[in-house]
Amino acid sequence: MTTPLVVFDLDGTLIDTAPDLMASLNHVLDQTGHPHVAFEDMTWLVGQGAKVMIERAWAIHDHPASPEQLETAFDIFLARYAAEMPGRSRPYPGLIAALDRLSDAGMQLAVCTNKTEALARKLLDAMELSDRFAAITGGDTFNVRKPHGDHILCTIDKAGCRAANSVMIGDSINDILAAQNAGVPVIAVPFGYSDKPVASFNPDIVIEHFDELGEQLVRGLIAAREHAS
Ligand SMILES: O=C(O)COP(=O)(O)O
Ligand SMILES: [Mg+2]
Repeated sequence: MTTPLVVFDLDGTLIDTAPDLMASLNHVLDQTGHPHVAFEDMTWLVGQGAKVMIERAWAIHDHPASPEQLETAFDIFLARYAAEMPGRSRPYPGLIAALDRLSDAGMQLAVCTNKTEALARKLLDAMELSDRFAAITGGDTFNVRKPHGDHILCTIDKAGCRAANSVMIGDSINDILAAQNAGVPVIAVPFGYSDKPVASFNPDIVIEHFDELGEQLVRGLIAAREHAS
């Protein structure tokens, strides 16, 4: 049997990045003459990458931006966010033990994020996690990104695995839709950044804590999908 693969989303799933994202976003808002956002807003600002996050933050106060203004703001964001990394960002409780369990069970791991690939790699390097993943892909790695199913399918391919043996895990509607579009089972976590309860997006299962993530759960989801098809 081909090696099972678990594909992780990054922001709000592997790592709690919202405080740092918000600090860099508010720096951009200062520089561009816009009011700050509050921490509660991050649940719907994060998920589609930094550019969309900036656009959404501007839209709160009805300030549409030109593509040029957005590019400038994005550059300010990237410089600040990268310079401060890893800041206060931390892996979620139980993550490292869960990654160990899955690897010890012979499973492969990958990251599929809408963050830029360079930022994702820098953050995972700073957390000393990069070496655990057979593939790390960002919102700019391919010409599609989540919720497009091909972002996940291309990540699986890059990791040298097969979709029929893969499971996605994420915190937002983009992850769940992308997995559904890719035909891959999806585990949702409720501790990330979603403005609606993740269960309302119909994931295959919701886990409250990484203690629940292990070989049995992953193999069970893959077997159930195989049985259904
Ligand atoms: O940073 C974002 O907006 C999205 O990142 P994620 O896909 O890792 O959640
Ligand atoms: Mg996320």
